[in-house]
Amino acid sequence: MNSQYITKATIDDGVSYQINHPKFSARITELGGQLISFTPQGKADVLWLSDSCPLDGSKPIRGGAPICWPWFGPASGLYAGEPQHGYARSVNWKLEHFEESEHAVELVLSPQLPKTLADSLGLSLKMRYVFTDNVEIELITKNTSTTPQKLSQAIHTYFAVDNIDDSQIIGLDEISYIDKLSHDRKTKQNGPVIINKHTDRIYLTAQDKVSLLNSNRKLDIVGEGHDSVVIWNPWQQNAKNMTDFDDLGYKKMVCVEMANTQGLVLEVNSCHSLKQKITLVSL
Ligand SMILES: O=P(O)(O)OC[C@H]1O[C@@H](O)[C@H](O)[C@@H](O)[C@@H]1O
Repeated sequence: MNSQYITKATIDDGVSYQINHPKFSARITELGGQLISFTPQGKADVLWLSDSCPLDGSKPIRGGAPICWPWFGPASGLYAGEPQHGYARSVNWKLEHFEESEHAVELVLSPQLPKTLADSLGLSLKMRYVFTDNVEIELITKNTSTTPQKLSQAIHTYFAVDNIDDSQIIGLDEISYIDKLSHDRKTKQNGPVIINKHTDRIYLTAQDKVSLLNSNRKLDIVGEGHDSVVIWNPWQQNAKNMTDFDDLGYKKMVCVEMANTQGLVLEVNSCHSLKQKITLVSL
């Protein structure tokens, strides 16, 4: 392709866009249009990727920033029985457009959903990545049908940490969350979020910024257009039970997801933008 920084290549049996830029390097897979690596120049990768997960398209990629769309969690209603977290992470995405300069690289991709499926959903989706020494991921959904459409979604980012025992998430103090592991009981957060067991929580907030601190770095995670922040770590036994999750991977990651889980409705012809911006702030 005619780019100074982007190359398209087959790596590990899957097609990826590799971006090598003076300010960062990044990799986006065709499967899921998924960012699986983002490394600001001279720093360690901000994202976690399971070594046990194939990248050949046989299953969604476990790591990086998968997209849950047009629903988050198990499918229900008309779509009962369809894949958990929707279709976006299981189809190939097409690179529609890119722009690049010595300061930044921007890419726009769209999922290649079968036409009958896209028509029945009544929604279209585009993703925009803007990279500099930070990365902004934007999901833009449009209602292409003639009736209002309900939607849920998440940017399901797996963040790398040196050691989960030394990590904490700040910015969610006093916020109510649904504990999915406790019959959806509503609880209020008290202080920073510490992960020391299986954790699966939906914080009911449009709070714009949370930070992930671990031994040697701080990441600011800024959202826009969300109504929830989801925190997930499968912990030891569940990691073992998942064939695509490294047994000890739970010590090296935590998912912090900007999401809409509370019944977002898109009016006819209108668009919704969900963003997650990730900035590495070294301590
Ligand atoms: O295994 P999956 O489908 O990628 O989902 C992983 C997790 O994703 C989280 O966002 C959900 O809250 C969890 O309930 C779920 O287990």
